[in-house]
Amino acid sequence: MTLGDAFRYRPDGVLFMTSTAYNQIYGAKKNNVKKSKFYKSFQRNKHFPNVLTTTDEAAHAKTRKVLNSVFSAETVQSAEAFIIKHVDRWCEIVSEGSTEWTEPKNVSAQIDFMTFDIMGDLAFGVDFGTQEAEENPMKAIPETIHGFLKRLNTIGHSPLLGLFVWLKPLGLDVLLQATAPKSVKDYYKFLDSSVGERIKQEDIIASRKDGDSKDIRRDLFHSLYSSKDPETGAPSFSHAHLRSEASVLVVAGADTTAAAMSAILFYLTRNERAYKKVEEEVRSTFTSVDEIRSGAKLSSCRYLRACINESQRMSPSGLTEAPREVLKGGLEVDGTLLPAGTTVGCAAWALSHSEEAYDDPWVYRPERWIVDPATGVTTEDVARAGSLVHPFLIGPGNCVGQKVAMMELLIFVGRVVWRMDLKAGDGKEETYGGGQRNKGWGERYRGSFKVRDAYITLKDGPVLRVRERSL
Ligand code: HEM
Repeated sequence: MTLGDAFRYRPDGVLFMTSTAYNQIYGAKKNNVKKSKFYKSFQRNKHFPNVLTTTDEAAHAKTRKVLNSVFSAETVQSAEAFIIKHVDRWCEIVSEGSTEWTEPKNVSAQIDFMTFDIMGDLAFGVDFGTQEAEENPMKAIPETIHGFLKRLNTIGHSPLLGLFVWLKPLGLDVLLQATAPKSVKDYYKFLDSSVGERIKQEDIIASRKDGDSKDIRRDLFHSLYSSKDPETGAPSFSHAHLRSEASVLVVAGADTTAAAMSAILFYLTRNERAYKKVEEEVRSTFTSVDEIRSGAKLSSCRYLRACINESQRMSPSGLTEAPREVLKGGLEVDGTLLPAGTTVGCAAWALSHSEEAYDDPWVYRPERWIVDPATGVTTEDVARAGSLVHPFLIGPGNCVGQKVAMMELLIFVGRVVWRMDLKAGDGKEETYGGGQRNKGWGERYRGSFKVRDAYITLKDGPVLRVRERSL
């Protein structure tokens, strides 16, 4: 360990490196913390609150309750058809429909397009169509979101954060909106018109006297629109709030999942033994690609799940320290009482590379997630490994979309491995996206997929050669 179990990362903030601290900060419902003002920097303006950016605990709890019910088993299941549509399209585009090996290609941007298109379908009922080759202004959006969040993340970690957040409602928001790059303005315009259109359709269907609603898309947007306050029976969200919640789902759901998918493909194509095992598991479990959908068979693929866990351990897609602010009365973390106002958090990447918990943290070894007398991995080993890896966070602010995310990851890896053969590009391309010897600590290991924190997770690669499987 380089910096010890607790590290002061800003004058008023401490990061912790233990599983007890993790539970004390995020775990309990009443843990005397709230989201820090870092989150406020992401809010478009005061008229667009949403579950991710609000720092008001009561407002968060209220919205979160609604979102928990929006992400019901039924809604999650309704996401499947959209996920399959975009994953299959990704396979066709990347393999070029050929059983010959393609030239090496960096699949990173195409993965970004796919997850963005999935979220467009789920959150707005619109296929953004960014996977397709044609010119499309929406194609600039994933990159625009990355640039935008990179800037906000820097402000969020700077001494100017307090001033920035204070100035936002006093005119800074208006200025930021007016001086935003054209692509950001286009994106907002697009969001506003898509949501407006969708609200209109929902309003028409809701006002039908015969109650006929069979032509409605039963997706996340529909669930958000239809949710009602249990006490008053009124809609849970105003139109502005609806727009804000739908758009945060796109930001929260697209890049995280894309980073996870890129990481898995990197690790599988650089670790032949793991790749052969997962390929054997998927190809022997299913008799056709159409069977690869959520359900008992996919859940039975435990090596596939272990591959996902292991790549989330090595290259987490939730890299943020998820800063929380200690409330009046203080918070005891690992035996130290922290005063009100202290910013606290846990750094995901450092936790999952702990040499105390993982003897070989730089080695991609999915077996560490499976209890098996043959490999000597015990229940205690798996529990210890899991105690420091929480890709979706824990507690009241954890990821509300995690079931959708896991469905996306399982279907994506399952279908890709079933339909295609993959290998790393040759020479320099073999390690593209990985660490480099001449870099600093933590970035040197070539077998590790490099991820960067910009609140969302940034990545580049991997470079792959692919071909359609010959059946
Ligand atoms: C592999 C994919 C994903 C990972 C690793 C992930 C991880 C996370 C993490 C770590 C948080 C907490 C962030 C914080 O407090 O700062 C979070 C929150 C959130 N996630 Fe995800 N996420 C993923 C996919 C998704 C998807 C697909 C959706 C939507 C369909 C989604 C929606 C959200 C929302 C709305 C929140 C805010 C929850 C709250 O504040 O109560 N995420 N996610």
